Amino acid sequence: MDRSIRLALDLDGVLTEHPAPLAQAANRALGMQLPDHAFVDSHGCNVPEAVRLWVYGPGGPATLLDPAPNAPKLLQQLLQALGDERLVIITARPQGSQPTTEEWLQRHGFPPCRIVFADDKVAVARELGVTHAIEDSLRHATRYAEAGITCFLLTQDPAPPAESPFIVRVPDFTAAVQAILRLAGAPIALPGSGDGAQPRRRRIVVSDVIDQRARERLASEADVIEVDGRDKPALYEALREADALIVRSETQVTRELLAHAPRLRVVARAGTGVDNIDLQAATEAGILVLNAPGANAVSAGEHTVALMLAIARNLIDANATTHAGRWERKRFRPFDLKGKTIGIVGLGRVGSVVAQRLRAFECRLLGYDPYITRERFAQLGVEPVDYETLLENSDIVTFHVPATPETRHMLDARAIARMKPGAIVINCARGEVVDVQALAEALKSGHLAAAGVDVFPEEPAYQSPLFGLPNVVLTPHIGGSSREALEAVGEIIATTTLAALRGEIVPNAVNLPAASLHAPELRRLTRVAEAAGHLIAVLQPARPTTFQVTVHGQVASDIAEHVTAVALAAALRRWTVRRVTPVNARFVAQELHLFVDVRFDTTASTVPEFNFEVDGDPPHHVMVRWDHREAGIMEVDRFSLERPLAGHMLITHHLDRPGIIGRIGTILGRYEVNIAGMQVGRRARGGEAIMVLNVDDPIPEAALNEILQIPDVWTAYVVSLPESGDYPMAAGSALSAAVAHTRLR
Ligand SMILES: NC(=O)C1=CN([C@@H]2O[C@H](COP(=O)(O)OP(=O)(O)OC[C@H]3O[C@@H](n4cnc5c(N)ncnc54)[C@H](O)[C@@H]3O)[C@@H](O)[C@H]2O)C=CC1
Ligand SMILES: O=C(O)C(=O)COP(=O)(O)O
Repeated sequence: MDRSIRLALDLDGVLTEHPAPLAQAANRALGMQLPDHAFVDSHGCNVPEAVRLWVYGPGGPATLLDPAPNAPKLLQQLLQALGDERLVIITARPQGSQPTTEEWLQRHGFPPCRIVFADDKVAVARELGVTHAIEDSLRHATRYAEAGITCFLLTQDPAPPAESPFIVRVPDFTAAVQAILRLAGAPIALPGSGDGAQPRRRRIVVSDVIDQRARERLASEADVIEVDGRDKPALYEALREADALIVRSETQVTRELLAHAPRLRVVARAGTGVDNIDLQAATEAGILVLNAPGANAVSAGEHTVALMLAIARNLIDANATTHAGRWERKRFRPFDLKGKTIGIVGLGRVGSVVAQRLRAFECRLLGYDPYITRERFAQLGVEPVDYETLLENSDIVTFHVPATPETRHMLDARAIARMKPGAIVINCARGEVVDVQALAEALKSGHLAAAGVDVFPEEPAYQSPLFGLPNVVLTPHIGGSSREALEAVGEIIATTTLAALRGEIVPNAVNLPAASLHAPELRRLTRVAEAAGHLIAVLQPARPTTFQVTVHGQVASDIAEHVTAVALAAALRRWTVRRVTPVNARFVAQELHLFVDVRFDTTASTVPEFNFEVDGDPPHHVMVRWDHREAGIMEVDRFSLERPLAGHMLITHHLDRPGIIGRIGTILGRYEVNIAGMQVGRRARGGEAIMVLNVDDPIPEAALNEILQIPDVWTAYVVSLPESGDYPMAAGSALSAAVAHTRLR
């Protein structure tokens, strides 16, 4: 347990309910006009001293405040985890309010706890060696942060850009206590969470319409909450407790939205384009973004061809006039697609579907896509050309590129001017790709004959320069909405969202490298990498300056990146209070000036190994060996192990001399800790040795302290890693055989 945390707790708004009733009482009784937040920081809000004395004095409204939910129990847990000498309430209430304050705490069942009255909280905190604080006032939180004290700020407000990394915003006191307990390595069983045995059901917010079967599948494992993504207040409210958010193109997943979703782990785009998601913000927050590329490509491709045919065959007008009883057979002059030159911009999934279908129409196909191979053009029967040639030679130009800064207004007035007179434009990609104003003008002037448009720069589009033009066929972004597409997209998104929430590796992540390894095998490897990252941070509790990974043997770079991200995230979870996942591990490391150094030693012809090393005094090292199927931690601090590390363990570094192991065994026996297995390693007789004891029962703090008192025991660590049974590392596996010769000398 990490006992280096010293915690300062604010009183009002942290241990008490929000202090709005104080301002309201002062307004009523004293005819003042204080805002509700005046007593979040009464001194900082310049509340007159006399009013403060009345509010906090005998019989004053502060005596009537309720405690924050579960606050007495939460304080009790903090005291248990940290010890009473490491916890202090620092309040800016006037010193004179001490008797009423202490009486209030006692009356509400708070355990006894030291309390200091001071407005200059930081000065007191510094004197007491405080490392962490919990506050509801931004002024105090900022001052703590300036003093290098990590402050949990209770607030629902999103963080402004570039806020100090020492301020950690959390929604309530429970969340702050949870974070402190996690940091302290204490068991977390918060009041109100039952006996802790029942895992909380996941909450998935669905903010755009998705396939009914996908919804049912999600509901089988999670609580599904449907909200309209355009109703911001309702969406933000639903997101407060959400683990995953599923969107289509309508919900804008902004940085602001993510700041309202403190638990969010997955944003899944039930479709292809992720331009409505702030990928940078999601990545920084450690949120995995998923999509379902290709699942609606046939739908969008067929819709594209439908728009072309609707224009070529005058379908829209011919249908309307015929319904109206006007027989205008002579008015319409449809044309055939056969023999026309069609320019396809972007030959990815949708562009390819379009090309394949148009070949059946016997069109000449030109294509512009600088990112795909000549072979792919040849396979699709499309002539590769540059963009200008495509514009100048095509009768119809159709866009199938993603919305990026590079593709924005790819079709602008200049590009349109290069097009053949009487040409046609189709846009089923993204509204931003085409300058609609320029397109509308070219249609009006007659330079372009017609356009088919499914997507708009602003959606929903209630107005557009294209509306009302006779030679334009418009649809409301339904290109990807076929029944089949929604079903296929829904299936992928429901399955992979649930899998990602279970911690499994999924193939359709947008902000993690695509893995060249089959998911179950990658999962096995990354579980061990996660254990290695955790172990190295147990060995080295203070954050190091370098995290080095050396990869020996033949390992694909994406696999090395996955392993690094997972191990680094596990270590950072102990080195920082920030929320860290493999998605943001490198970003967080960079922010904390932790240098992540990944090296490859491909010359080694051994079974691949991942060596994790951190600087410190002494530096620490953990090695994972992987035979492309099974993986295990096989070295700690350069001592080889016979068996992979797993389970509850005591690891000691000590001087190899008679009696030490016996004394450790005796102490554990006295505390009724059963030893299930032991591995000892040493380099030379009488030198440094390492011992790994697997135990059946948790090792009490007192036992660990006694062990550390044994002369020549230098360090002792208690760590729990996934049980060996959790790794598919059955005895006699390829790995066990491969490592058998690496026994300790
Ligand atoms: N209307 C609708 O309902 C639907 C629209 N879409 C949109 O269609 C577009 C294409 O989707 P997919 O084919 O699935 O994506 P994709 O990623 O498979 O293909 C996009 C292609 O565009 C190419 N590209 C990128 N930048 C380019 C540039 N500057 N110039 C030329 N080519 C470039 C890429 O190399 C790639 O081959 C996306 O914007 C997507 O959001 C997709 C599905 C449904
Ligand atoms: O998948 C895409 O990129 C699409 O444009 C389809 O969007 P939608 O899911 O229909 O809002």
